Amino acid sequence: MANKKISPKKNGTTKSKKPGFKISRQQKVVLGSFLMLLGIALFIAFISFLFNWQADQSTLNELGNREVVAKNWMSKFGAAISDFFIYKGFGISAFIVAGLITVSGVYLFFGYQLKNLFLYWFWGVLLMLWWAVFFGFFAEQSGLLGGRIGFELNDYLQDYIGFVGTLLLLTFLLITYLAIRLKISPEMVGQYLKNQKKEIKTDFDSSNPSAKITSEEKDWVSEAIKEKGKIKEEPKTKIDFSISEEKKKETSKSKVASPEAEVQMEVETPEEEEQEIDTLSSKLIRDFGEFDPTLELKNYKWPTIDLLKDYNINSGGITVDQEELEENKNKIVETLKNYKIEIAQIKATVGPTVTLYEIVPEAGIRISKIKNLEDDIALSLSALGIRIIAPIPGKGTIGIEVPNKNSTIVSMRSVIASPKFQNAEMELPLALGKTISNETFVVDLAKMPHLLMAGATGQGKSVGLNAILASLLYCKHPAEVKFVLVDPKKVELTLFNKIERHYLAKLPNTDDAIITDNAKVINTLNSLCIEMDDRYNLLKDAMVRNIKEYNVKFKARKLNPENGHKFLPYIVLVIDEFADLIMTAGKEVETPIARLAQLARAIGIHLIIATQRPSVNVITGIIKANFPARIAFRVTSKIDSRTILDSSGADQLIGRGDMLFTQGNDLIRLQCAFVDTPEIEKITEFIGSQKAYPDAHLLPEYDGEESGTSLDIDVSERDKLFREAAETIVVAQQGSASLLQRKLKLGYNRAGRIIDQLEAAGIVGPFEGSKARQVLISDMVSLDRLLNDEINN
Ligand SMILES: Nc1ncnc2c1ncn2[C@@H]1O[C@H](COP(=O)(O)OP(=O)(O)OP(=O)(O)O)[C@@H](O)[C@H]1O
Repeated sequence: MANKKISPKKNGTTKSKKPGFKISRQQKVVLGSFLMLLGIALFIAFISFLFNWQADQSTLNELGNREVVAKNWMSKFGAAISDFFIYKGFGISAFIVAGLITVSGVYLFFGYQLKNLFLYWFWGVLLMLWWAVFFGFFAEQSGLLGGRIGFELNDYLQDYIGFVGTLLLLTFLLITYLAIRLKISPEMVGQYLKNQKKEIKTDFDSSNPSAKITSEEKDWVSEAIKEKGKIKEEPKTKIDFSISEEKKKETSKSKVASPEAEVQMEVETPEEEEQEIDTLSSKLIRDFGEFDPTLELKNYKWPTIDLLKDYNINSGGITVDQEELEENKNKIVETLKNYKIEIAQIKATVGPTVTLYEIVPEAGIRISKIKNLEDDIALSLSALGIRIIAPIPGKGTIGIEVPNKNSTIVSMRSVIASPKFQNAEMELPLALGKTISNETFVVDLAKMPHLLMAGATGQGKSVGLNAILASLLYCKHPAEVKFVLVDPKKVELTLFNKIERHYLAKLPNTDDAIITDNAKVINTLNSLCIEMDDRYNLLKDAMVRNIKEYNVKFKARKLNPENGHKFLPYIVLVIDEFADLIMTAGKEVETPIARLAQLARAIGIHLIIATQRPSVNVITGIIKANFPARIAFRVTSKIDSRTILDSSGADQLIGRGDMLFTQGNDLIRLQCAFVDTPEIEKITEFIGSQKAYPDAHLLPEYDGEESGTSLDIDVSERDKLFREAAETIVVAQQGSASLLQRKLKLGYNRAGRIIDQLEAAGIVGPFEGSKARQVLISDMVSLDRLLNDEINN
């Protein structure tokens, strides 16, 4: 059952592959063969019906009786279907139906263009009706020839246009068919009759040489005889229309012999070239079907829903405590009354963690007055996390959110299984959790297009990230999405290592796909920038505006892989602990992130950034401007809330997955879906145990500037601050990059580079893991000597 719920999602992924009704090549083969065989069965049944129809009449009433045997070669099925089509239908012209079904089968089976098939059906049905009426007209008595339809139609026509009218109508329809369908013109008929007449004559003449012939007829005679190679042609004044062999090459030639010069001239009138309506792409599609990016892992199985735990199995969903509701209501009404605010109406909506009390104040009450009472209401309800929304956007009411005494966990299972997620027609659907009215909340990451998450420690960020990743794992094939995971904490995302060869992307020549070292993040970000530029070039080449259109075009085989085109998976970059990254690498990460955030939306690279510390030096203006979609878990101060959401509110949340989501306009309070580590482990194990790609998805190579860790760094290439750095290190007797960063106000990368140069110069020792490097020069005098010696050399 649970599995079944998931399967529509797989279709959901194809749903986005619309437009239009399309059947695959394999389906065409199956349907085609079925129709061919059905056509043949009908032929057999119809032929046999012609001989056995009288004998089988009685069996028709007893189709259910197994004792009764039909004589038709296709037994009772044959007798019944033939009776339906021939006797009750169109008479013997019903054979056309069998023919049309067989032809349809052939078209589908061999993958011919279906356009012609529609013509066959159109003209076939018309012809069938014509024959039915024709037989109804001329052989009214025989039900077998015209069928009941033929008889009735003929009867009807005769009642309205009479005997002659029907005859004329039949003639007209026949002419129409011949002229339009068979393209027969009166000239062609005339010419044909003429030729026939002459042929007869020639035969007659050659068998009777004494017969008198006219000069014109002579020509035809000699022509005919010449063709038989019996006599040599006499030169004559004539125009010789000989149909040459080249006719086979679609070229008609005529030889003109001029009377005087007797030089033969060949006039060549090339026929219209056949139009190649079949483009290369449609040919490829006909032969191989649409490109299927999932083909390499075609047996890939999506994780099943039972890998996720149902947390509410005992409680059976949200439980409403009537007493609690009543109590809260009374307290709100009383508190407001104390401030002389009368309430006209109050309504409660119970959510998983919070209940929303919507109040309609009496006329004339100022909204700001209620807003200012936030703390007083919180005090009287003796509850944390009260939030007042005044007014609720789109409604003429004021909302007071009060946390429930017993909150309900929103399980990942319930949101994944919800129809909203299963039927979501989105590129990258994320099932974030449930709203205050207990509705599953699903958003499209592709539309966001980047997401910023912040919240104090322990408030549910990591769970939120896992929920996001799980949503994508539940709906996207490994060919469709790739993750780049940055996890400086080294523990949060390690579980995803198991799906490295399915879903992760990494730099070439690196061991781990999950990046835990901040220095490597810079390379990865720059590599993503290269990927972005490459993708833009591909899009430009394909003349499309975004990745969706590009992939549609690629699947339709309109882009040649030999020109570098390939199916482009979405890339989702997830950075946990962004604050840590900014602190250590500064501008060097901010610039590529800002670049990606500004430009990457169209080419399918989406960023999800999570941070504990939402201070302004972490979430800088440039980053904020490019991340309109934000999630705030509980933060400790109003200022932090403002930094993330540009408004307060996040400080009043109650934690444990209680969050506010904004996409630029309204704030939506959600309870984040809860997915525990063992569940993630099960999902990744389920995926990881299946057949995978040979390697993780490889990002373009990026030659980072700090890749020069080799020790033979040229003296002339030393950093400008090299000497100053050396002095700082020697004075402090501490060989660490972070010291240089602090003292000389450098970025992580530059400080690292200088340390490498210091190592090359023999000032500090080699890298020793987490410990600071050893300083090999003990004082400034020795340092001066060393550096001066270098210059003199
Ligand atoms: N959506 C949720 N529903 C219920 N409980 C939750 C939810 N999210 C988090 N919790 C609870 O809060 C705890 C801490 O969550 P989580 O590890 O995600 O915090 P965090 O913000 O990532 O903390 P840190 O920044 O220190 O890593 C979880 O172990 C869990 O018990």
